[in-house]
Amino acid sequence: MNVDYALLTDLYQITMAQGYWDAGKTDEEACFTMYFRDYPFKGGYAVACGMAQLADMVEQFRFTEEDIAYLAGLDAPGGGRLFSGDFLSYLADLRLTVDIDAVPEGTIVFPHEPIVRVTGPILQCQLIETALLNMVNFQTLIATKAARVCRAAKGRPVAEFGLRRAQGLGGVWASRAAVVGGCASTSDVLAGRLFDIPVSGTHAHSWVMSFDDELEAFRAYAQAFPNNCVLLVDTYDVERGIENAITVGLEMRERGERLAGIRIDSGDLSWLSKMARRMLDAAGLSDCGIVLSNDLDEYTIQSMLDEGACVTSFGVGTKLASAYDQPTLGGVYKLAAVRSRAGAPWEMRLKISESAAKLTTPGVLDVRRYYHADGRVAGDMVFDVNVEPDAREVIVDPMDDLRQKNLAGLRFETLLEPLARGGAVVLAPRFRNAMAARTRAVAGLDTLDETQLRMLNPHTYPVGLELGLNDRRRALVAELRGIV
Ligand SMILES: Nc1ncnc2c1ncn2[C@@H]1O[C@H](COP(=O)(O)OP(=O)(O)OP(=O)(O)O)[C@@H](O)[C@H]1O
Ligand SMILES: O=P(O)(O)OC[C@H]1O[C@H](OP(=O)(O)OP(=O)(O)O)[C@H](O)[C@@H]1O
Ligand SMILES: O=C(O)c1cccnc1
Repeated sequence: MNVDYALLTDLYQITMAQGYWDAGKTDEEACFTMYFRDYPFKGGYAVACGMAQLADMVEQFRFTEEDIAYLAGLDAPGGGRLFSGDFLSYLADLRLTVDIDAVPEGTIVFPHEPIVRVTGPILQCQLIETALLNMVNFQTLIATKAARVCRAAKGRPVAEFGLRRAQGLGGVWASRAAVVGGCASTSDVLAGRLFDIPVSGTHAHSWVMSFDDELEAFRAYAQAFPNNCVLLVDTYDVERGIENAITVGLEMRERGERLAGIRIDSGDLSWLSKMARRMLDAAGLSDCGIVLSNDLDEYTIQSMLDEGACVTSFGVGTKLASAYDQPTLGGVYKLAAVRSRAGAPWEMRLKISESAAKLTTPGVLDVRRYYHADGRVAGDMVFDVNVEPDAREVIVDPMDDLRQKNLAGLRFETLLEPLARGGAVVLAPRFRNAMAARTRAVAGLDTLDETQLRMLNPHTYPVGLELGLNDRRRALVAELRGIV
């Protein structure tokens, strides 16, 4: 999707950019880390998403003539223009040269570990901060919600139906993220075309209401879509609706066609689904599926399946596309190291906070994910790519030094993959493809323990700092606090 990414930012990023430029800091380099601090939805994991759009941004980022004219017209509150002509000429010619490393979409991620790392001229790192956070925060949140919903559905396909209730055009990216998180399809046609993801759908109550009677409406729909016929049975009375659907299903069978399913969208869905199953089976339509929808989320789906609901698939809209019970992931983008120019040694940077959770981690960071012999994840080590990790392979909880875990001898993989080098996207196609990301998410969830996957009070997954990194961070805190 084409977007004016250069202006998709907060004004202060551009004013800081002019400040860096005026101060002669244009070529000074920085390393920023993006991470989040708390598990979304009080769950035990998150599904990373948003990196494909990040790659789009890197490819499309430039200040157009119109952008420059707009910026040139902005007044400073104290009088005069906000931006200088020289700086705007610099912006007009600016092309990104940053390096970006990120976990592939669909990777299972946890609080306090880098998901994206941006390295390069500080001015550029700053200019892309807002859009990067916007993409990764939102899409990771929706992919995570989708994973929770799909997990509750226990393998039954979930179709994403949320565009109408999503937060504006963000809904298009929400549809993609929902598929990355595990949905089988979306009703969102634009997302289907843009992202090459499956689309699916049934029909609305208006279809039935537009005819004089329900049976006539069902017959007309079956006529129009003999190969894609799911009938919505709850416009007037569910039991009568099922009877009418059965009539049409039997007529379709006579013609060598098949009624694919019925959809129930109101009332006590599990009770009605059991009634529907009995009626369909008794009529010999045991191959007719049952789709349930209406304000569903992971909790209602789990409860209905616990009750023995007879359901083939779910349609989930509002609560998925709007991440109903948590409006944002809260991911941050923090300066972690600086150097005077490319190739010079990095100096660590850290933001002090009274709260341990808000103390940042300095360095050029990556993550090692360690696995038990049976394939289950054991713990994640945040380390500095420029310093050999301590051979003991112990991780230290960034919030509590006393909590440590020894990962020595376990197999590990490194999580961040190159996304851009020198401003050019180098992300392999398999890392930009939504369906490949979906496969990665499903496989990643399989490596988690039941205790991390459950909805109520899941275990906290061990994410810790490499021993040397922890020591350097402590020393820097002491130095900044004037203790040494
Ligand atoms: N068996 C069930 N267990 C738990 N929740 C359910 C069950 N069946 C339905 N629900 C939920 O209960 C709510 C019922 O919605 P509501 O009270 O608006 O009734 P409705 O029949 O859907 O009305 P409308 O026809 O206006 O859509 C929905 O949020 C639905 O997801
Ligand atoms: O409930 P959701 O999870 O958001 O799923 C999407 C909903 O959108 C449609 O109806 P809509 O709500 O537009 O109208 P209706 O329920 O009055 O038919 C559909 O019938 C679902 O109920
Ligand atoms: O195709 C459907 O059944 C559908 C699509 C969007 C919203 N509600 C239902």
